[in-house]
Amino acid sequence: MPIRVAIFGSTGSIGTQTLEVIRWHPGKFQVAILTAQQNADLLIEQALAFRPGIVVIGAEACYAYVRDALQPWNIRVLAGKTGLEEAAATDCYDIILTAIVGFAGLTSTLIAAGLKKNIALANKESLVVAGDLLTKTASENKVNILPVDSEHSAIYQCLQGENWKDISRVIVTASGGPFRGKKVPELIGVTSRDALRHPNWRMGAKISIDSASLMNKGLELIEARWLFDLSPSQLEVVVHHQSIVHSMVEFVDGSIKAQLGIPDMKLPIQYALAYPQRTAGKIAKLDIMQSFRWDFSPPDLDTFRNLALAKQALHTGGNVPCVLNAANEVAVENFLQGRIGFLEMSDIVEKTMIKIPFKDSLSLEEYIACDEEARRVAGSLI
Ligand SMILES: NC(=O)C1=CN([C@@H]2O[C@H](COP(=O)(O)OP(=O)(O)OC[C@H]3O[C@@H](n4cnc5c(N)ncnc54)[C@H](OP(=O)(O)O)[C@@H]3O)[C@@H](O)[C@H]2O)C=CC1
Ligand SMILES: CC(=O)[C@@H](O)[C@H](O)COP(=O)(O)O
Ligand SMILES: [Mn+2]
Repeated sequence: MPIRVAIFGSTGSIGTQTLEVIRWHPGKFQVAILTAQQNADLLIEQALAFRPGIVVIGAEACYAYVRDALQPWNIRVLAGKTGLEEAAATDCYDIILTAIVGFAGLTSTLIAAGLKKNIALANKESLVVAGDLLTKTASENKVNILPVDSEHSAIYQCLQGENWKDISRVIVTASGGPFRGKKVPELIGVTSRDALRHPNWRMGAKISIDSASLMNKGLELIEARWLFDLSPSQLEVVVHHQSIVHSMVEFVDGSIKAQLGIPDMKLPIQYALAYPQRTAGKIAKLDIMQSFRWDFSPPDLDTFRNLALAKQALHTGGNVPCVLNAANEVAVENFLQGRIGFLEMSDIVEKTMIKIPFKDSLSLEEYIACDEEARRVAGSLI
């Protein structure tokens, strides 16, 4: 029987690469659900190629267009946030690949975990915001959270056959992004076009800006804290601009394991979907003789303040990562629109973190309210 895959966010960078991986393995996977926010044409094209049972279009205004296009093919079309939730709550899939960007991916991920569906998790924001809730729901329902994020896939692969209690440190590698080595005065006038030019990865706009500001690495520390049940002091970031060593785990005896490969997200996507098997795909192999030089250096927290702010959120916990994430989403959107400068993003995140009172042990409804409040505060600072 093929593994039935629900791809939430199928029209994005991760979503389209997931479909490419599925195309490589006819008979092994079957697409059960596809979702998009506003890219109706690509969603229709994907639906006609992969024939899922359900398609969801986030933008209600596109509903009739998608429904009419797919009507002859007996594909159920849903719309809006409620459509996403309804699709996540169906029993037509075995594993959900969460490729929606941002806080918008949280509810469907939680619904899937509550229904005992395995999770191939790309949407790191759902663990950043509500890691306590998501890991608790997953463990109560015996659900595997299989990381798709390249660093976390690397850590997960290093941990195969190991006892997680033997981890002493996890070293998360960072490319440093397009502004690696730059200091504050050189970052004053940079544009979103400059920031979107990632040296090693082609990704969606939001994560590309996060990589440039090192917020991505901060979010990844919080993601790793929850995925691998680590304390904040066990997590470190090292800048490795080649993006060949995807992360490392140091064990209590001092041994360090690393996972290596060329920078290609199709590898961690395929690993998560096929786990616990490994399958041959079409991913280029790393030529170790060509790539013999790998550099490692500490991150510059004075210049890239987002990483320092995310570390603060990691250490404080409670609602602070949710506030950090919401403020960052607002800041990134405004930077992309050209309304604020690159360095102002950290000011907005920091001020929002100061303004919102600390709260612990939140329910989903409280996280949603906290996210809304943090967005309101961050928006008022622009
Ligand atoms: N890209 C990468 O290489 C990596 C990404 N990740 C993580 O994976 C996730 C996806 O990233 P990426 O693929 O780059 O993002 P993209 O922006 O490329 O794609 C986002 C997807 O989510 C949909 N979407 C956007 N907003 C909403 C919303 N409000 N409600 C429902 N759906 C929405 C988009 O639909 P539409 O196209 O219609 O707008 C699209 O399908 C992120 O959390 C990111 O951090 C992690 C590691 C690597
Ligand atoms: C591909 C992936 O996993 C991204 O999260 C990547 O890590 C971004 O690169 P940075 O190391 O520059 O944040
Ligand atoms: Mn990553």
